[in-house]
Amino acid sequence: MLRVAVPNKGALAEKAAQMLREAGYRQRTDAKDLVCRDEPNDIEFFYLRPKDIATYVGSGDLDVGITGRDLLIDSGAPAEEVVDLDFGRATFRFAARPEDVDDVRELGGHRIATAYPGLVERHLAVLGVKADVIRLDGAVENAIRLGVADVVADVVETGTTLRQAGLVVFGEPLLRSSAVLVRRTDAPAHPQSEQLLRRLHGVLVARRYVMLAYDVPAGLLDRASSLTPGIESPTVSPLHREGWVAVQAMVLSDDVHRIMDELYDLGARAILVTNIHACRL
Ligand SMILES: Nc1ncnc2c1ncn2[C@@H]1O[C@H](COP(=O)(O)OP(=O)(O)OP(=O)(O)O)[C@@H](O)[C@H]1O
Ligand SMILES: O=P(O)(O)OC[C@H]1O[C@H](OP(=O)(O)OP(=O)(O)O)[C@H](O)[C@@H]1O
Ligand SMILES: [Mg+2]
Repeated sequence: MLRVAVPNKGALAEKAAQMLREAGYRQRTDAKDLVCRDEPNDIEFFYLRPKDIATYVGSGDLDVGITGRDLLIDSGAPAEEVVDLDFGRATFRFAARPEDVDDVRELGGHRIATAYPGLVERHLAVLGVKADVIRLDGAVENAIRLGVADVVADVVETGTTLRQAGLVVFGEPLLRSSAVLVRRTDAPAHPQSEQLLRRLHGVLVARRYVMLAYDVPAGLLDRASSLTPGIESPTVSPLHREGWVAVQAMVLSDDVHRIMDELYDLGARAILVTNIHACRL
């Protein structure tokens, strides 16, 4: 039975569970449950603090897990990213009162408060900066107000928390993070883990693509196909109406309106878009 770590609360929890549900797995119905077995799929989910997930996976106690890229790097655990799950996007940044510090070259000798000391210390080593890293559990923005630190290094999504604390980011982001599936480095192949990966990939594709169908005069098929090449190639079927064909192809949902306009201008008609519920490519 595959053992999978899932965030039990916080920014990643609900979206991780939703993605697993879309991939056809059973998920807990009570937020207080810490384990959920899905017998038909031979898989068991353990709900854990996102910060601990890379540690459980790195030690081999759990086979795979969903956590943030920033938390994976912070842990230093022997685990690796398998796939970017395309949610929980955030940057990890330095911030301070602009009159105190506004450049990474000024970091040396300052006190940096963070809940991600592993990530920050590794980054400072790369920059060749010696600073005092102060380990806190959360609400690190308050450390400056309370005189405990001069700089914070923290997750920034909308920037609202920093703005409300009168802090301003500086330098390039240390990292661009998002939710990722992780497994132990050099983990042996496991059939259920390959299945999980294929299903999650199917969800990612189903979320990014739509199915486009249209009718077009056969003489315009080559030009229409170049607008909708699909993944392998578009499906083309004869129409009862002489000289016309029906075409079906997957297109990126971000592009679909531009493509529909171009197909219409070319002479295609009955252009229909449908959502993809699930897929295996
Ligand atoms: N707006 C956000 N705030 C915090 N974390 C976010 C946000 N958006 C995405 N994330 C990601 O979520 C993960 C952190 O999750 P979470 O906030 O649940 O953990 P935590 O801060 O360690 O836990 P807690 O705040 O409950 O003590 C990180 O990977 C982070 O990059
Ligand atoms: O840029 P924003 O959209 O404001 O989001 C980022 C903030 O949210 C997180 O805090 P969280 O709510 O997880 O509390 P914590 O500091 O206790 O972890 C993070 O640590 C930042 O403080
Ligand atoms: Mg948090």
